[in-house]
Amino acid sequence: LGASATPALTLASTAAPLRRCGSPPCLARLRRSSMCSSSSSAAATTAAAVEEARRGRKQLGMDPPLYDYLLANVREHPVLRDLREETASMRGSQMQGYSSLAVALALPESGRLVACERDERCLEVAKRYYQCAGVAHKVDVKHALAVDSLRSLIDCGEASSYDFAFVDADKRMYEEYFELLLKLVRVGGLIVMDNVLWYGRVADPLVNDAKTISIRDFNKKLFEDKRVNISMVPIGDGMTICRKLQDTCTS
Ligand SMILES: C[S@@+](CC[C@H](N)C(=O)[O-])C[C@H]1O[C@@H](n2cnc3c(N)ncnc32)[C@H](O)[C@@H]1O
Repeated sequence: LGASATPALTLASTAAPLRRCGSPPCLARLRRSSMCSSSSSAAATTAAAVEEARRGRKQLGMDPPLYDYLLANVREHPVLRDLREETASMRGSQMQGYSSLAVALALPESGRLVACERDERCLEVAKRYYQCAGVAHKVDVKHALAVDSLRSLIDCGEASSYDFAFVDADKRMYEEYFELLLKLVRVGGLIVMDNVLWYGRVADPLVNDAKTISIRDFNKKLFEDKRVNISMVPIGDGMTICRKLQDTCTS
């Protein structure tokens, strides 16, 4: 949903266990008229652009009727909807988007989210929407290469202090992200890796570019990794959910 307008890698921690906020206070303030969209971008969100983005849903394995059904049957926060509609006309909007805002909205007030992104333009949009949704105080934005941000969190003594991580960044770095995240996430916490089926390329022996090989190798190693339980969600481009089973900092 939406464009790559929110960060690539998100790490969430909560003082209490992760739970859904009953009724975000911003809901009452928000109107359908899109307070967050700049006037020029609001104008750019034409029906044609939305239709274009809808056609892009095929990359997620969804034809337009199924995508419409999905939109009609999910409870989508109005700010998430605004973000999706604003970014529908942007380059890259066929990618599933807006993940860090969705996590920030789901966190309780005591929760904290670390959002890692290298692209300033994506961050500009993301930060505007964190503000609009009233969740900016929960989000610690790291504008850098994700691997450097993760290493610095470990160096700052934050090992085993996160409940959840979602990875949707450079595919060639998946193994490295995963090892760093295993240190940062507590035992019982979740690490979710996106795009693990890579549009089917992982299963095509004729495709051997660097990204495909990296994801293939990552999937193979994960299959044998006893430090986590794994479940593959084969929807769209595939997503693997890993639950950390043991402390990795001492082993
Ligand atoms: C597929 S998009 C992420 C979309 C995101 N999950 C969302 O919901 O909006 C990939 C993003 O990863 C960022 N990215 C790629 N490699 C990165 C890296 N090494 N460090 C930080 N960000 C990176 C890109 O700038 C891009 O915004």
